Amino acid sequence: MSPAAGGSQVAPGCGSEPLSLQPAGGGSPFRAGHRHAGGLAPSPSSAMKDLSVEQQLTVALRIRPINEAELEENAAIIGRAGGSPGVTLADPQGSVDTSLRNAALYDIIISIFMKIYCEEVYVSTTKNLVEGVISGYNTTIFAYGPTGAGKTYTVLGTDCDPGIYIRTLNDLFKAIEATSDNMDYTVSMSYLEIYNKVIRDLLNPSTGFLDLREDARGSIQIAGITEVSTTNAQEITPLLTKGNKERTQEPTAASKSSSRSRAVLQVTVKQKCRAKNIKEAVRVGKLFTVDLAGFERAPQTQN
Ligand SMILES: Nc1ncnc2c1ncn2[C@@H]1O[C@H](COP(=O)(O)OP(=O)(O)OP(=O)(O)O)[C@@H](O)[C@H]1O
Repeated sequence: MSPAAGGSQVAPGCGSEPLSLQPAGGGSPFRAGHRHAGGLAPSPSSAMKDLSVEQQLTVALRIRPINEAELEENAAIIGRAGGSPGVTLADPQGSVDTSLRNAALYDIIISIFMKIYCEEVYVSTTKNLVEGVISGYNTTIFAYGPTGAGKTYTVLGTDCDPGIYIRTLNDLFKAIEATSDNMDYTVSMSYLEIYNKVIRDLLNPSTGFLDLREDARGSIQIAGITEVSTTNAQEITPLLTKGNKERTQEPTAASKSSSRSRAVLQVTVKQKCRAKNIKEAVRVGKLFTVDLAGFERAPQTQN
């Protein structure tokens, strides 16, 4: 079976016939969800009104193209499109063996076999969450899948085709600009990794391991984490690329440069209405994007 790619939440998979983008009401992996951050109740935006209880968690599957090494090993793509939308994993030899078949359902399937740009992944899974964040909702997007599936590729992207991190920040700043006549915003971000139960600051790794502390209001804070205030996504790009290189990597039998940590980008948006007669608290929305460590069977990675 060839591995596949990660996203919001993007999960592993593979297939043998082109699957088109299929929104639907299904079941499992690329997860994205909203939760109100507490405090002042946000006024539901049009995006949020559409967010029914069932849609609070969306699972999408992104399948990356087969790579050269896999081709050399005569790896076969065994995932096939099937139903609702779903993916069926078939016997690569084509023989009928029902014990090798396994079907999974997803909310969205992002295909595959042809080049699919991160933009398409972003638009179909994450773009509609941005409005909620500036209305005071918390949102989490996480990428999971086996090593080499394309989790980091999906969140970080490339210079020519930025991933979810940068595209989300771009849209966040556009949405802020559109309402900045009435509102004051501050946006800050931190980027950390969790590896072997310890936290490291990817924007300033020299600070060593960071502690979790509870503040006076009972919220859990990471003591000493770097918080960068920002006004545009462009200045963040080099920080994320540099921070990503600081991640703990370990060669495994499955990948020479496997990320063994979870990387978490946290973007905090504080919003305050300028109108003098409105006695409002500050609204705070947080966006977490999590690039999980590769999960795979231990015999495959041999570590
Ligand atoms: N959709 C894609 N199109 C083209 N290349 C891809 C795609 N997804 C991943 N790749 C390539 O596959 C390789 C592995 O991708 P990536 O590092 O993102 O995997 P990963 O799931 O984060 O792995 P790990 O868990 O080991 O860190 C990289 O060389 C990446 O450029």
